[in-house]
Amino acid sequence: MSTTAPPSSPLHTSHLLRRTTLNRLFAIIYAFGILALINHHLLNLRHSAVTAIFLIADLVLAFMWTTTTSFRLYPTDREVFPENLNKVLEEKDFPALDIFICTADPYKEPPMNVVNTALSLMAYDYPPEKMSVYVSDDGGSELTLFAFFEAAKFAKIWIPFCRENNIVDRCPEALFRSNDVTFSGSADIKAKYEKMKMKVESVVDRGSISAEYIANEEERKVFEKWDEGFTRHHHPAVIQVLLESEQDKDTKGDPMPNLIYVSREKNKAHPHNFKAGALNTLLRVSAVMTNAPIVLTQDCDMYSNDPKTPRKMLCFYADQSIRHNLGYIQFPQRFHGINSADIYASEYKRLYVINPGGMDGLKGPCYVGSGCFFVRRVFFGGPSSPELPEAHELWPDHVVKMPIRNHQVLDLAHEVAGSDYENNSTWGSKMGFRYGSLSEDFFTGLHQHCRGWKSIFFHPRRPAFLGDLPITLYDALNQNRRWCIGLLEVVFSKYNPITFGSRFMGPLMGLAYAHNAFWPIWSIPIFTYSFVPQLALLNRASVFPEETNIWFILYAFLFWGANVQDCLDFMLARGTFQQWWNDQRIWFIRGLSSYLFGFVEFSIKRLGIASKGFHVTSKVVDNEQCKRYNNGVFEFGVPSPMFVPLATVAIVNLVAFIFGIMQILKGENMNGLFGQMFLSFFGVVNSWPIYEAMLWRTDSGKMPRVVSVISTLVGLTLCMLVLLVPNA
Ligand SMILES: O=c1ccn([C@@H]2O[C@H](COP(=O)(O)OP(=O)(O)O[C@H]3O[C@H](CO)[C@@H](O)[C@H](O)[C@H]3O)[C@@H](O)[C@H]2O)c(=O)[nH]1
Ligand SMILES: [Mn+2]
Repeated sequence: MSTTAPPSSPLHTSHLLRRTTLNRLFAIIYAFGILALINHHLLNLRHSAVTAIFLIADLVLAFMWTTTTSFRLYPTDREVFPENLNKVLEEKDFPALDIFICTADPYKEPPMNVVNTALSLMAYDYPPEKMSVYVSDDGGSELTLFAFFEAAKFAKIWIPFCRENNIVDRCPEALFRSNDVTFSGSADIKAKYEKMKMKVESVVDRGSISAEYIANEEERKVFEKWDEGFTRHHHPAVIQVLLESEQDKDTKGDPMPNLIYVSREKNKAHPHNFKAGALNTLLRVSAVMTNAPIVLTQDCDMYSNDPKTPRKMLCFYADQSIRHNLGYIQFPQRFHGINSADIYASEYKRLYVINPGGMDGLKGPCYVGSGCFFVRRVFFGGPSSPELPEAHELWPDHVVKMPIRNHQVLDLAHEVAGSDYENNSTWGSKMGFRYGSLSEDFFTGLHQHCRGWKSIFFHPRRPAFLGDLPITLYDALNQNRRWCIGLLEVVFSKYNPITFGSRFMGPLMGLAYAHNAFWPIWSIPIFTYSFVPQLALLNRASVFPEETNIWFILYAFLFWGANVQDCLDFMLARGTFQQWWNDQRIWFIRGLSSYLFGFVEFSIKRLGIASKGFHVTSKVVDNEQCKRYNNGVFEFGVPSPMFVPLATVAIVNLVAFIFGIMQILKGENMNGLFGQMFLSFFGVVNSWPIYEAMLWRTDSGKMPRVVSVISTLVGLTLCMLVLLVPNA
């Protein structure tokens, strides 16, 4: 490989965003505001107990504000110039690429979707003989394997079809959905696709593969492994080479990428460590078979939306001047099928787009689990302190000389996919993806940064990948809750981003990681500001300074300053005002539900009481739910305890607001209560979908009666208590 590109034809450039200076100035001013407020609270602490509550809530807000500031001091944007690649690298010298796709459950993650993801990646605009796609099936399902036997055959016509017609949507489902199928031979290929889809779906529906669908002896032999004793939690390793580049050609005679199905051995006696365990198995199996220097990790629902992505990635990888400590290149997770208002803020614009851009100006973004190209070496110690695995075949610089179907290779691959292979090893602690957190992605990236690696964030205009998203509030909150548990596991580990992280990555990176890790503590200010001012209003007790007081202006500045800046950040990242509005609402909703419940579940887990583990998000959609989602209607439906605080807050805010209005109508003196009136009003507007769901909706996505009853009782009791007890 040759050296750095000449400056006249760079491979990539980066620059700080124009708002950087303003951000920094504003940060200084705002910091003084916060200090003044905290000081004010401390001075008033003697006079009232309520002040203590607000002091705690505001300290949390101040801490979280400090962490967000770390994203605002060096916000960076990048550009790449793949057209200049040929000046430094010939195609024949492109590095090999191992692509990992994880799936875990054929019923929550339909095999046809996994196949679509695989096809879109196999059809990358990249030398096929340099690509290997490994599918990890933690569901241990013959249905998924069956789907991949079919996919391997279909790929032989799909890849040349995409290449010849220069198709950009290389995920079949996405291409056919877009109705943009006027290419030569598209009707024929669509028919073949539909045929395969029907076949696979009928097999999945039946739950078994009938003999007539088994094409040959080889297939029959593999499926025999699914005997009586085979369950998803207890079974031998199944590794099946579906396509081998050196042997299999597409219909035009060009080589195919390698395609390998891997279901690691499962045994109840050994922990399998969920997705991180699956990825570590793939790291080893791929090392034995192809050992590419670059590894792309991909969730099964995240298909490729741009065949040029690996070339864009190469623009960074091929730059020798940044190579020595470049650990990974992260593309943002983007999603398809979001409703225009993005009611659940499923886009996670801050998490996936804005904040990583801010970290990119520091040591680089967090790893977010999918759409990330790793340099294989990053899994084996720091840039200058390598950690060598037990077998030399697993070393990142080991060159594989044997074909992947070779017996010796396959035997070793089965061995490294064994359930007890990791016993007494440093896999999951020093090597590979990290264990010990349900947010294995966050933990892994943190660990790599602490070891001295850097990462790069690249956010192309056309999304590199598009994924599915939860379309019910329950699913969305559950996903968020699982993340919270995982994040708290990091906070309470040795790798706390503040105490440990800042030492090894610098204070700003420490704060940036802390921003995510400490998500669950948002609950404290959110609960405080959703209940306390409103209940105090019912008691006619003023908790904020009077409107004519200078301190009131400080409050107003802190409130509006934070919200306006947040909204601007959001809209400058190509969001709309309405999406921002929904985003701030979901922030409240998470604070009242998933953040809190995540914390509770984490604590229970810590006490040694069983926990659910990694609860895979369902990617199957119900038609009615889908319709409501597309119309922007909130989906409650399940009687989840997570909805109780939400509905309770809705009730309390409504009561407080009505009470306030009545006071005004009666001509009572409302001095000093204006702020509280405003917050109740804000609460009511935010709770609108909840009132709808509780009061007049009749569809099956409405608030379950039991939740409505409990919340109304709790809410009204709280209100009565403060109303009845004077100056409570
Ligand atoms: O035991 C398991 C559990 C999950 N998975 C796979 O992990 C991926 C993510 O699971 P999903 O249920 O879709 O979780 P999400 O919350 O949507 O995923 C986000 O959060 C995860 C961490 O909690 C990250 O791993 C993901 O990359 C990130 O997209 C999927 O491909 C699963 O098949 C496994 O392979 N084995
Ligand atoms: Mn997912």
